[in-house]
Amino acid sequence: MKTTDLIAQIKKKQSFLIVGLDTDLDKIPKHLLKEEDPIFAFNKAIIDATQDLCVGYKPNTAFYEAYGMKGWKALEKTINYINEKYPEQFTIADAKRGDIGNTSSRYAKAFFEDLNFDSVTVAPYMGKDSVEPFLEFEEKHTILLALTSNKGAYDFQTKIIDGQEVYKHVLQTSKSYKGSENLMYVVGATKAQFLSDIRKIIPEAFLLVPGVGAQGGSLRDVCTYGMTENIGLLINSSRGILYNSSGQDFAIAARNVAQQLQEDMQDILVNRT
Ligand SMILES: O=c1ccn([C@@H]2O[C@H](COP(=O)(O)O)[C@@H](O)[C@H]2O)c(=O)[nH]1
Repeated sequence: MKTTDLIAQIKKKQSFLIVGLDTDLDKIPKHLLKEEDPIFAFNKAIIDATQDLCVGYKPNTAFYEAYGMKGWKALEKTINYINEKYPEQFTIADAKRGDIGNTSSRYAKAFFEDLNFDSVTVAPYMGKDSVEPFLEFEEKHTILLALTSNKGAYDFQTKIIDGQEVYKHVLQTSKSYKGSENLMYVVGATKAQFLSDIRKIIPEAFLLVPGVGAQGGSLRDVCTYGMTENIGLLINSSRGILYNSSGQDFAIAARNVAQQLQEDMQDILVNRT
């Protein structure tokens, strides 16, 4: 997907919400467990109930890999369903990959060509040759972990090396990578206070922002410090949307939370200066 199409969708829907499809068989309504593919049945209902309120979906591959072949099949059915029925949706494989170049090129092929995701999350730790194979794909986006939402982010990401925090090195150095126009970055909603500094280094790039909902990050703080002229933010919520009812009304309950987030986003967009 072209970034211009993503921006157009955000403006049309007045939403920059990404629904996280972290589908856990221990958490989905029990009546779905008798379906042939409970994970896909749950995802399909959530997608149909929220697609007009969000601009994308982010399955975290861990929730599929945990169930082996069945899980991988459910992931494939989910991405195919979105691409066929709602092709305007921006899709993110939250897989946090990255390896020596030869191996990264296989990861890129798996997510961009075989599964046909629009984007994949990548860990920057192994450097340039581990990231550039992902950046070769046209109209595909590589979402580099910059400053993550968890407490462990302070173990390494904020440590100062050569006078600058490690996450700033990630932002600065990655701008010189071949194909860097295809980069986006992960910044956790719980790290909103860092966003002004982040925008000094990457004023325009889109940020994937997880951590609103179950992790307690503030949508308004993220928007105050991280929003750009073209919005530049994709706010993800997974558990906060998915698991609000264990009854037959689970998809309606998910829609209600997604709708509240969309209305908050619309309010922010309408009132921004
Ligand atoms: O810094 C990061 C990077 C990725 N994630 C992922 O996003 C979702 C968040 O789920 P919630 O249920 O809304 O907390 C999940 O897939 C994480 O693995 C993140 O939280 N922080």
